[in-house]
Amino acid sequence: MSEVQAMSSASATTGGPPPAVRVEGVSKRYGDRLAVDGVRLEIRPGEFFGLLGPNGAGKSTLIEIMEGLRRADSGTVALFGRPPWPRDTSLLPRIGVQTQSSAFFVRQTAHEHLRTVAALYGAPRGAVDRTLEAVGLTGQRKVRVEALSGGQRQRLAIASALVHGPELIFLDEPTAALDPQARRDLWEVLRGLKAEGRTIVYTTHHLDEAEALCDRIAILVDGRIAVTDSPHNLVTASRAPSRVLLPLGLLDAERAAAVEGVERVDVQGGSLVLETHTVGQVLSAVDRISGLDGVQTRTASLEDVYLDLTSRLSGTAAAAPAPAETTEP
Ligand SMILES: Nc1ncnc2c1ncn2[C@@H]1O[C@H](COP(=O)(O)OP(=O)(O)OP(=O)(O)O)[C@@H](O)[C@H]1O
Repeated sequence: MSEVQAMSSASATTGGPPPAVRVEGVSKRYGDRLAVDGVRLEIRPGEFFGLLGPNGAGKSTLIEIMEGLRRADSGTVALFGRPPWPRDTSLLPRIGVQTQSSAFFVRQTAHEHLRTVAALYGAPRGAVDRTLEAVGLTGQRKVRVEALSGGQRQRLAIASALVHGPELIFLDEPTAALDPQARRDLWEVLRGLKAEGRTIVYTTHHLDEAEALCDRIAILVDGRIAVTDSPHNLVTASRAPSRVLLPLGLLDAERAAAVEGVERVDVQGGSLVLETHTVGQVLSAVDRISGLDGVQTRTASLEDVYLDLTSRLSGTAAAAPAPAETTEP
């Protein structure tokens, strides 16, 4: 038996620490609509886990079931080995929750609101100022919640999920209303939380964000998990083509289309774009014909993988085989 096999058998027998989140066969129906369909997943402590999928795929329903805010029709959820439903007060200090419809004390200022939330959890007073600073709301600390902009309220909702220093943080589209700078600032806050060993469960429609932040992602389509893996593995294993971008005029479209390995030619944003699965071969051919001055390459991104997968699977869930779990990172 190899050392690795020996270690994994040992951990299987001793059990090890429970996962931060374990979801087993969870389903949820709203009338005729099966919003979550037999989902199974495990999130390790310290992992940054992204839940992606088209509008209506079931992400919020699933995350609310994980948070213990919504009851599943069937299946089980455990956070650090304990079910969040019915409400387990011993879990509450360990988890932070930001939902798409977070509630506020609207007549209070941002600082008062966060102080109230902090007091509910017994968080130290200094945590309020620190958290307002982390989400970029120090300048709005005296502004009443009802007078904050949409993006500022969203930052306050995120602060409310973080102020008590939870080990497990659920964020449901936290960057939806944020401007580009605030979005990047939040990335830094989240990277800091991950570096402290906290577990983050995250839904987003920003694929660049998932690629930049998440250790692993699950893509949900019609209530089922279509795939779970690291963004890197998903992109590497994808069938999505890479692109070779030529400055317009370097090669005409007809000639480019005839190059061996080129599958599609298009003009986009001032470039002639050649789609291919054999970049090296196409680059050599272009080099021989016209040289490579100004030529750029773009490998497939997580967005390409996502669009390919969701367009193939959307609306086919009823006929689809059991959801695939891909390789672990
Ligand atoms: N309270 C509810 N009552 C009835 N149907 C609901 C309810 N909440 C969600 N649904 C339906 O369940 C499905 C999944 O919705 P859910 O909000 O979980 O998806 P989502 O992936 O979070 O979507 P989005 O990206 O738009 O936020 C949708 O068809 C939605 O219309």
